[in-house]
Parts: sequence; structure tokens; C-alpha cells
Amino acid sequence: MGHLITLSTSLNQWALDFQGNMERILQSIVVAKSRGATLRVGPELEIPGYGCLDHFLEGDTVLHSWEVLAKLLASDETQGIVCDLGMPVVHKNTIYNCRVIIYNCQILLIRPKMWMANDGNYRELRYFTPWTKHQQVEDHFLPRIIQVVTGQHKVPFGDAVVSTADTCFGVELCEELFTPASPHILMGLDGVEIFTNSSGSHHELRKLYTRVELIKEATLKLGGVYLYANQQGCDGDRLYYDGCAMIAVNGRIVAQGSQFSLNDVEVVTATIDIEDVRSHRAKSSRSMQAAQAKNYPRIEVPFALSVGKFEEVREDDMIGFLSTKTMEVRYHRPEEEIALGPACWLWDYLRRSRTQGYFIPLSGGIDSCATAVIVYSMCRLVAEAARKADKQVIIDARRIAGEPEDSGYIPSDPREFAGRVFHTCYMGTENSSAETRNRAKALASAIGSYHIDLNMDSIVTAVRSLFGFVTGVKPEFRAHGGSNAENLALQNIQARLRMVLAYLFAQLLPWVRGRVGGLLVLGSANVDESLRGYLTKYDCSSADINPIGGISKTDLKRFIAWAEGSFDLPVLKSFLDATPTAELEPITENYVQADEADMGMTYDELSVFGRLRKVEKCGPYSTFTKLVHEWGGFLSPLQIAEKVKLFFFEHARNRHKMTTLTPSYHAESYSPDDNRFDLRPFLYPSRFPWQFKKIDEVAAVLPDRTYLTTSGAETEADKSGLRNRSAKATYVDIANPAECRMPIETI
Ligand SMILES: Nc1ncnc2c1ncn2[C@@H]1O[C@H](COP(=O)(O)OP(=O)(O)OC[C@H]2O[C@@H]([n+]3cccc(C(=O)O)c3)[C@H](O)[C@@H]2O)[C@@H](O)[C@H]1O
Ligand SMILES: Nc1ncnc2c1ncn2[C@@H]1O[C@H](COP(=O)(O)OP(=O)(O)OP(=O)(O)O)[C@@H](O)[C@H]1O
Ligand SMILES: NC(=O)CC[C@H](N)C(=O)O
Repeated sequence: MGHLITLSTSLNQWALDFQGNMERILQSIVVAKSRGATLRVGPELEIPGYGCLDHFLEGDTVLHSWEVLAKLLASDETQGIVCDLGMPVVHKNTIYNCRVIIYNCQILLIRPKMWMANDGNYRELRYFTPWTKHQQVEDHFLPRIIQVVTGQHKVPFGDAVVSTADTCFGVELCEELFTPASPHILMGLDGVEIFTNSSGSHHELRKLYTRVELIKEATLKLGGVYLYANQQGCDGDRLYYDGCAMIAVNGRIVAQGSQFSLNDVEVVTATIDIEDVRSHRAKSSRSMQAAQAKNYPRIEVPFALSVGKFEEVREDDMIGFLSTKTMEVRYHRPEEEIALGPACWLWDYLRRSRTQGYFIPLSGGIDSCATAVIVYSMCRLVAEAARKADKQVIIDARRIAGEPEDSGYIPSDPREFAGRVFHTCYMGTENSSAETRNRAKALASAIGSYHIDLNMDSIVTAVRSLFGFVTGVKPEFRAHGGSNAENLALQNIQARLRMVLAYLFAQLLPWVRGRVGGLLVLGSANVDESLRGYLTKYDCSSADINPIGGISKTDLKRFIAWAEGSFDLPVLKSFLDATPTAELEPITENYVQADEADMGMTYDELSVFGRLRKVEKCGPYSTFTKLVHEWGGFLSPLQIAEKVKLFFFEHARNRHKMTTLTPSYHAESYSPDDNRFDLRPFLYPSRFPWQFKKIDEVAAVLPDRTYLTTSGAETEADKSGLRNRSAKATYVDIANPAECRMPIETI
């Protein structure tokens, strides 16, 4: 036998919160020891927090990290257990993203990251240099604050592995797992049996599958134990790190932590038999490759991680000798991911910003409804944690709810807690309908929010009159004979005034309720609307934070349908059945404003454009050619060309709005956010004459492959449901101004 208890952690670290981060690290080590673990692995850069971003370039961040490490080395808690810790280290004037392996007040090895995460939200190359001297080590001369604690003057720094009396372990750092030539392959062939992976990996809908597959695959062919640790929570910006610490053995997951939780510290443990790795590796073909493997520098240490084969075993130790069984990996449905990820993020944001709650303008439409249900989901998580007597959650909840620390208040009822921290407001005008007003009210009542229902016509009229008084002309709605420009301006006044009111109420509602502090204003523009620019700049789309800004309308609708049953909120059905409308124009006998008709495309189509634009990095022409393949069964090349041109025109001319998008929870592999993610210009030649001409030329000669039948026979497109999906749109022919609500030629 060679059994050992291993342990991975999820820590809710916060960028630059050195004190809190250290306490959470220590707590995880205390738990690790109480479970008999001999090896503890923590998240990437756990000492300063992963999301310090440009602060990694400051000497202070490195200094304070060493200070924390000195305290950890000197602490009683870290004695008798190998701890794999993360921090930035400056080696020969160059900053590296490192793991520091410590044992009994000694640094065994500093292992710098070799392959950096540098796509999407990740910009590690901006702060760190990759270690390129593979399978080599150098001396690292320690700062004096460490020397006095460990008595060491220098320690090995580089790509080495640690050889204990019983096994050998090596480090793989987050992105290194995602690369085609991952270090675990060479380490495994060279006899490394345990791999640690410390990650700063963020949540995206449906991403866990990739991570789990990579972890399983890492040890399936190769054999080995994989210890995956990750940060969890909002550590200071748009990302939510989704924990899910895991332990895998020979391609099987044996332990998995939560993906979404309000826990500050979570550990997963597993009892492993190293002999299982050895027998898995006893294959001739693997041995042939292993025999040729290049030797890793080994840091030799005299202690063992496991209880040896020949050691005497006490009866009460026997439990540790039962290897942990394979488990079924738990995946959340995307709807649940929407309910839980942004809810945990909102909780961290609320407690860490030390504000008193949230405020949202509630329109009776899907988007603000989804945002409100996510806040309700946050209240449910708080209530669940409070019922389990989670001390930190109760302390935070009391402070946020304005209760004294020793009040005895337990937020165990989500609706009651929502009534204290969540504020909703319907802001009606003469264009609002009784349906939207009632829906907003019914939702507020179902989730328990503190709801206000107001009419704002007096201020809309005041602004309109002021304009008339100053200029001598009064703008009119199109329904009353006004031009497109007048019509738009009158809509935008209403929308923008709502934003002004939102901030007023958010600032003063706690005061009205006899409390101190202010509320955070939530925005609720979804990713599709932002991409298309279908929003008024600086209206309610401008807020403090937005939990749904990275989520598509299609996913939000699925989420609401799921929440109707799972959260027991029957009122949600009425939101699903309603046609999305802005209610900014007068309703007349033959005109009701409807978003999809207004935009000239469906939300489903917008999601496709979003994917092609961001994920597949397609310009207008390649979007067109891809869509001819995707949609060619039910739309002619000419129809597709018109849609592509309309999308790119609207996207380009509205891109300036994306420079002011409210910081949003990053939930997809693309985001229109100009400040962090989508680094593109915002002044475009939006009629794209060169690109559109090429699309027109190709569309004109491509055969029409639509199988539209007049006989009513079912076509391939019907069978796949694609035609229905597309047919929901009111297609706008941008070459035909009469059909277009905002013809390009006139803008
Ligand atoms: N290139 C450029 N760079 C920087 N800024 C630029 C700009 N071009 C215009 N601007 C500025 O932007 C302004 C125009 O933008 P903005 O004021 O937002 O107005 P605009 O985009 O013209 O109109 C708002 C649009 O959003 C729709 N909307 C509004 C509210 C709710 C809903 C809904 O149902 O969800 C839809 C509405 O139907 C309309 O299509 C200009 O007046 C100018 O100040
Ligand atoms: N009558 C209203 N009362 C309160 N807030 C409103 C009202 N109308 C709009 N808002 C706010 O402005 C945001 C944008 O309004 P818009 O009409 O564009 O709706 P939307 O983006 O389709 O969202 P929703 O689906 O929530 O209506 C809404 O999400 C909401 O926060
Ligand atoms: N911190 C990292 O190396 C992140 C790596 C990886 N792309 C992820 O999202 O998990």
C-alpha cells in the first residue's frame, strides 16, 4: 500500500486583500491537517489574489506577498504538511507567476509558470514573463524577511519536481493544462506521479465540461493523480472564478467541490493509493516512451507523503486506507449556472463594496425580470447559508441589512431578506401599459422586494417643454406626425430620465427607510442588445454593475422558464408569454413597438452574429459565407446578405455605446465590452462600402438553396426547426427604405 490523503482547495480570494487572503489560506491548511492530508494545493496567485492585474507590476504587491509568505512559513499551522502556495516572484529583476512549495518552515522549490493565459480576459504576458528554461533550475536568492524565518539563503527556482521518500510530485499551472504540450506529459513520463494544478479560472456558461475533460484526459493515458485547485468568487472585477476543486486518478474524478457557493474556504480531499498509479502505468508502450524521457531536476526531500507499505497500521487509521471511489461529475444546467454564478458574484460585490443593497428599475420585461430573479437567487443562497449557520454570511448579512452585529438576526427567509436589501421600481409614463406595470408589481411581490411604482410624465413633460421654450419648436412622436429624429429623441428622454431617477432613489432609499448608506444600481442590458446597440446611451443600461450583460436573450428566456418551476415563481410565465417592447412610443391602432421588429432581426439571429463576430472573429464577408452554409437551407443568399449588412451596419454605428457599457458579469466566451474584452475601434466606416459590395456580388451569383415549397410539404428546414426560428423575425430590407424603420440612407 502507499496511501496518502491529498487535498485541493477553492478559496474566495480578493485582489490585494492580503490579510483576508492569508486568513483563508491558513483556514484551508487547518482543515487540511484536520483531515490528515499531507499535501495541500491552493489556487493560482492565492496570496495577492489572481485578479490584481496591473498591480502585479507594482513592487508593493510582491513585497506584501513575501510578507504573507513569511507569516505562513512561521505559522504552526503549516508545519507537518506540504503546502503549494501561489504568489508573484521577482527573479533577477523579472516578474514570474509562481508556485512556492513549502514544508516545515523551508521553501523546497519555486516553480514559475511556463505557458501564460493571454486570450480573452487574460493578459498574463502584460505582467509576467514565462519561464522558458524548461527542465532547468537556478538559484533564487531570498529576501531577508524570508531568510530570517527559514534560515535559507537561496532556494531552487525553475522547472523541477519534488521527490519525496515515497513518490514524486510536480506542478502544472492553470493554462499549462489547456496547452497541447502540457508539462504533465513530460513529467509523467519521467516518473512524476502526482500533478498539482493551481488555477485562476473563471466561469463561463457550459465551460466546466472542457475543464473536466482536460483533467480526466491528463491522467487517463498517462496515469497519475491530478489535484486541481481554483479560486472562487468575485475578486474585484467582471469575472467569477468558479472553484470546483477536483481530484482525479487515472482518468477518473474521485472528488469535486462546489462550482458556486458563498463559502470562503472549501476543501476537497481524497485518499489515494499510489500503487494504483503504478499499476496503471505498467504498460509496455508507455514504458518505451518513458524510458526515453528527459530527466527533470529533482528536489529531494527525506519525508514521505503516504503511510509506507511496511509501516504498522493502527486500527483507527484504517479509514484512511480505503481509496476514495470514482464519482459522477456534477454539472449544472446552463439555466442553473445563470441562477447561481451571477448570484454569488452579486453577493461578493455587495459585501465587499460595503453598500446596503441593490436597486433595479423593473420594466415588466424579460431582462430586468431576469436580473431581479438573479438577485432573488442571491437571497436564496444567503438564506440557505444562514440556515446552515455560516458565520461569515450571517455577519455580512447583518451589516448589509443594517442590523447590529449582536442582534441575533438570521436571514433565513429569502423573501424577508430581499425586502431589506433589494429595491425595485416601475417608472411609468403615458406610453406604459397596465400589463407591464402589473407584471412588475406581481414579480416584486413574489420575490419580496421593496417595490415602488411611480409615474414620471411630469418630468418628461417638463424636459420637453423646456426644449420647446428654448428652441421655439416642440418635437412630436411619429404617431403624431413627427419625424424619425423627433420620435427617437422623445423616446430617449424617457429612457434617460429613468436612469437619473434610478440613481436618486438608490442614493436616498436607505435614508427613507431610516438606514444609512446607499444602494447599487443594477443594469440589465443583455449581450445581444449591446452588440446590436439597441439601447439608449446612458439610460438604465448605464448602471453600477450588470449581472446579465454577458448573457444572451435566448439563454435568459430559458433561465426564466427554469426558475418558474425551480424557484416556485408562477408569475414568471407571464414574462415569457409577453412580446418584448420598449413602451417608449404611443401605442396606436396599427402600431405597437416590438423589439425584434424594431431591430430587424430576432434575438436568436443576434446570438449567431455575436458568436461569429467575437468567437470566430469573422468580418462582414466571412460572416456572410458562413451564414450561407448555416442558413442557406431556409434563406436565399440575397436575404442573408441583407441581414449581414444590417447587423454590421447597426453594430458599427452603435459601437460607441460599448465604450460605456456597464461592467457586466462575464458569462460567455465573447462580450461586447470595449473596455476589457472587445478591443476594436468605435468609429467605423459603418456602411462598409468595400465589404458590402463584395457580399452583394457574391450573393448575386450564388444559387438559392432554400427549399421553400408552395405545396406546404415539409422541407428540411422545417424538420430541423430552423425555419421557425428564423421566421419569427420581421426581416428588414435595407435596400428598401419603405420597409425599414430606420433606413440607412436617411441616417
Ligand atoms: N460615432 C459616435 N461616437 C460617439 N458618440 C456618438 C456617435 N454617434 C452618435 N453618438 C452619440 O450617441 C447618440 C445617439 O445614441 P442614443 O442617444 O442612445 O440614441 P439612438 O441610438 O439614436 O436611439 C436609441 C435606440 O435604442 C432603442 N431603444 C432605446 C431604449 C430601449 C430600447 C429597448 O426596447 O430595449 C430600445 C431605440 O428604439 C433606438 O433605436 C448621439 O446623439 C450622440 O450623442
Ligand atoms: N417602465 C419602466 N419602469 C422601470 N424601468 C424601466 C421601464 N422601462 C425600462 N426600464 C429600465 O430600462 C431598461 C431598458 O429598457 P428597455 O425597454 O430597453 O428594456 P429591455 O432592454 O428589453 O429590458 P426589459 O426586458 O427589462 O424590458 C430595463 O431593463 C429597465 O431596467
Ligand atoms: N489563469 C489561467 O491560466 C486561465 C487559463 C484558462 N484559459 C482558463 O480559463 O481556465
